[in-house]
Amino acid sequence: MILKTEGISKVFGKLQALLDVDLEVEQGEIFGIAGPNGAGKSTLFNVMAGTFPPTAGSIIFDGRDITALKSHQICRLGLARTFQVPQTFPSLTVYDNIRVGVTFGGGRKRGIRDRIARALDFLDLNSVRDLEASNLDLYTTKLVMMAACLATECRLLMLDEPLAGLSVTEISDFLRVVRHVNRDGGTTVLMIEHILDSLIDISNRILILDNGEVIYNGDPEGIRTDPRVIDVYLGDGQVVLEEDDQ
Ligand SMILES: Nc1ncnc2c1ncn2[C@@H]1O[C@H](COP(=O)(O)OP(=O)(O)OP(=O)(O)O)[C@@H](O)[C@H]1O
Repeated sequence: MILKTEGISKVFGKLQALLDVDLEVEQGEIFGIAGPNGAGKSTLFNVMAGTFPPTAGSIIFDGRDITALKSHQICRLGLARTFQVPQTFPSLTVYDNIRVGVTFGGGRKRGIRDRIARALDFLDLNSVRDLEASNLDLYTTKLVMMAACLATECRLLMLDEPLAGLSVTEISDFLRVVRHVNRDGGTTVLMIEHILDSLIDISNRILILDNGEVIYNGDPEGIRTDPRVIDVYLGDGQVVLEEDDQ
């Protein structure tokens, strides 16, 4: 097991954003997280990545308790994340954006040129290496964000709604890249995603949050028929699985 949370709760003022969340991510798998808006998915990511500490509970990464560590310390241990809205410095090149992304907040500088070169190669981004980020489309911007994570040599990659805003073709291309990172790169992937068909397709296991609580944790296909999941997503007997048709 590479990541484990035990009894994670997070309170913002009077709002219980997470309540007693347990999850276990196995080395080498793709683990999906879904749930309606406001369910607590990003909060869970933020807690696991050290953006802020949980109110209660603990997080174990690779056998080590990281609950009280800061995000740059966690990143150095091998856990990297992307954000829902990809953010680049528009006037910097792809290469420099990745370099800034890797070193921001105290990331390891040693061997950085080689690590960036390997990440660009691995994601087939050499042709855009010297382009300014302002010239990139959303799909390529998302790949660049992923390359910045891979250049940290992370062993766990956390993707926060990576398919948002992509066309159907781009979604299938992006999923192919995620599989490549997972299978060929040996990187464990934890992925929040609203597009359930895609998440079912790519994940080994899926956890569903609702109102900060785990309502499902297990086999991806099982979410199609699980009464609590159906209730949360639709309430009339089946889970609607929509593809983005942009
Ligand atoms: N820093 C914060 N301060 C106060 N409340 C917050 C903070 N971050 C999140 N929340 C609240 O916690 C709840 C869970 O939010 P969160 O962003 O984790 O949900 P989510 O499942 O990621 O939703 P979405 O799918 O819309 O991104 C929401 O009610 C949100 O308003």
